[in-house]
Formats: sequence, C-alpha cells, structure tokens
Amino acid sequence: MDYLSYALKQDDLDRLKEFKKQFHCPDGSRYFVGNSLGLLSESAEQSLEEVLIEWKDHGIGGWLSDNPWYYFSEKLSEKFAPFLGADKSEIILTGSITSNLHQAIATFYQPTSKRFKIVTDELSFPTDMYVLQSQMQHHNVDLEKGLKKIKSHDGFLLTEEDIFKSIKDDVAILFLPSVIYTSGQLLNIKKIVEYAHAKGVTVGFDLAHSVGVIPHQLHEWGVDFAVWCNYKYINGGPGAVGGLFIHERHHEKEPAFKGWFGCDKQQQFNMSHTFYKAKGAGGFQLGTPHILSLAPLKGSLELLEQAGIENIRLKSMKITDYMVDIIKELIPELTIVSPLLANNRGGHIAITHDEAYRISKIMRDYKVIVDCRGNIIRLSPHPLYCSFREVWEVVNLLQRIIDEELYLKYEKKLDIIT
Ligand SMILES: Cc1ncc(COP(=O)(O)O)c(C=O)c1O
Ligand SMILES: Nc1ccccc1C(=O)C[C@H](N)C(=O)O
Repeated sequence: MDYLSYALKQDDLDRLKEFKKQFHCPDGSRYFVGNSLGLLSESAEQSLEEVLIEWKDHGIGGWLSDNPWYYFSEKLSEKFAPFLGADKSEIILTGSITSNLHQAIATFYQPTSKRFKIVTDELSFPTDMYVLQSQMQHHNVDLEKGLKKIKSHDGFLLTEEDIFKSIKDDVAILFLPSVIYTSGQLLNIKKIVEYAHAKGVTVGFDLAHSVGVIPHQLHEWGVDFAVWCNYKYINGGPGAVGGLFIHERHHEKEPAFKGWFGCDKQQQFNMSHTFYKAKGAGGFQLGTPHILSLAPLKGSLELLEQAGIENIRLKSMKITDYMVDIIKELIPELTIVSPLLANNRGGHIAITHDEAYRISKIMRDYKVIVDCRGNIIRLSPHPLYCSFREVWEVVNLLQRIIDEELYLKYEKKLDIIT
C-alpha cells in the first residue's frame, strides 16, 4: 500500500478522529506545534466562559459559589491525578514549571558537606538550569563543583549508562526531563528512580513534554517530585497554570516557601500568623490561584478523560512511526535525531538541517506550523487534532522545500520566537 492510502486507512480507523472537530485550528493550518502551545478546544472555551459568567454574576461570591474557586485547584488536581498515576493528594495545579521547580528544589535540596551535588543533563531546558543554578548559589555552593551536567555524545540523546554513572554518593538530587524538549527522547523514569534511590538520591522530573501524551505512574515509580506545564499537550492555553507532584512519603515536609493558599482551608481565614499546612501537595501552594488561567483546564481535562491517555499514547506512537517511515522514504538525506523506536520517544519528531530555521519559516507560509530550536525542526502531531493525512502532506511539503531549496529566498535573520 502506498503512503497516502495507508494514511487514509489509518484516519478511517482512528478512534480519536472525532476530537479534531472540537479544536479551533488557526486559519485552516496544519498545526504541528502542540508540544509548544496546544490548541483551544470548544470544551476549554466553554469552561473559561463559565468562570467569566460566575465572576459577572457573583463577584467575590464566586469563591464559594456552585463551582467554588476556593477549591478549584484541588478539584482539578483530582481530575488530573489519574493521568499521572498519582493519588489526588500528591498533585496540585499551581504556578509554572519555573516557580514550582524553585519550590521543589528549595524544599528538597539541603546540601551537606558529603552530599551537595545536583545532577542534571546538558540538554535541559534553560529555565530548569537557571533554577538549579540560582538555588545552589543561594546555598553558596560552587557551581563548578556542585552542578553536574550529564553529557550527550551526539548533542541530542542521553544514554542510561551515562545517567547511572553520574549517580554517586555525593549527589543530593537528580533532576531530569521525562522527554528531552529537542530530540524528543523519552527517559525510563522507573528505572532511573530505582537506581537513584538505591544510592540515596532524591529524584525529580520535568514532565513538560510527556504530560498529556504519555501515561505516567509517578506514585508507583516512587518519583520524589515532578513539575509540568499545561499549555502543551493538555491544551490548557497560553500560560495555563502548571503542576507540582510531591510523593506521599514527603507530605510531612515543610515547604521552603510558604504562602496563605498553602494553608489548610479550614484555617486559612483565621488570619493567624502561624502556618497550618494543608495536607499533601496542596500545602506547597503560594498565593491566590490564577482562576482565569485554570478555567480552560476544566474543559481540556474533560476531553482528555473522554479520549483516554492510553489511546492518546497509542495514536501518538503510531502517527510518529508513520512520520519517521515517510521521512526516511521521501527525504533520506535528512537526519532524524529522535529515537527511532516509538517506546523511546515522546510525542514529537525532531530532524536536523543546517537551514532548519528558514525551512520552518517557509513551512508556516504554506500554513504548516512547525518550530525550530537551533538546527532542529520539531514536528508534533497532536493525537487529538492531527491526522495521518496531514502528516503525509507535511512531509511532502518538507521534501519539496528541501529539493527545490525554496528556503533560499527567505531571510536568515531569526525572529524573536522561533
Ligand atoms: C522542558 C521545559 N521546561 C520548562 C519550560 C518552561 O517553563 P515555564 O512554564 O515555567 O515557562 C518549557 C517550555 O517552555 C519546557 O519545554
Ligand atoms: N512557553 C512558551 C512561550 C512562548 C513560546 C514558546 C513557549 C514554549 O513553551 C516553548 C517550549 N517549552 C519548547 O519546548 O521549546
């Protein structure tokens, strides 16, 4: 069967195909950047509107109305917990990756003369690195000696052997991404946690590129803490409120940063100057929840529940496999830097090209939205709104752009956001 017929057949069989209708796709484009900012669904639009109406109708009464904002983060966290294999007490929707990671590292990182290192990897997302650096500086730890970055042999992937080798007796915290944001490599969280715990090391993960596209078992795997954002595969909207996971075994820990929304709800309005921590991850919240940036998440989560995270992962593996096959066939000179086995990667495919930037730019002019990081082009077919046929179209366009060097007529000057 040729590649197009295969795509049409897969679209026909696709159990998730009905979800596409739910999403607003800008200007009829083929939208392949759901790993950066997911699309707005009707369901999310509606849940945002509901909160606006509550504000309109009740003013401050909204905090305790039928859908009380006072408990909104906790209610949504309850809905979220199954996607991460967490108990509802272990997660809280709050803050951003950056602020939640500050909270987690400040809480867990208690360097001693024997155990003072933080291990991460040299491919990490910049904000994670800034957090680790600033937290270590706060403890006056010399970054040269204390912050260890696992090296990548090819600039795209990490090996388990290197990760394991980095876990020594002087390491306090190991912090890694679940999926590397450039290459899309998925790390084996369970195995890494097991290994690190055996050496007495606390382990945290940045789940930005796996949440909403891959099932997790954070509780069972024993992950100590994790952070993520909800504007990618979850489709919670630009700057959507993020998330923090704190394993049950750490619930007695005192948050390094305390705020009044981390208080036990019954005590919060006693206005006492003594902090009575809420049970579980909720105790790590800071100030007033950003209700308008939580609101779309209600609708987004309902869609994910209907679709089922296992079905999402199955489609994601299948559609990215298809993308790999067709790239290899049509553009054999391109290097795919993502792992070729679906089990070892997240929801996107990364390819390299010296002209990555200009290629991604011209694709946008053909209404194919992809992005570029350095010499990498990332293509992310979101399982809820991308079809196999679109993958076929996108790769065919890519082939034409490369064969005919159509990018040459574009400026090399980078836009502020690539
Ligand atoms: C892996 C990873 N970490 C962190 C961030 C950003 O963190 P924040 O949501 O705090 O801006 C992103 C994307 O922006 C990311 O891809
Ligand atoms: N938060 C953003 C704001 C503006 C533009 C992009 C982002 C991204 O999320 C980028 C993404 N994290 C990435 O994997 O590169």
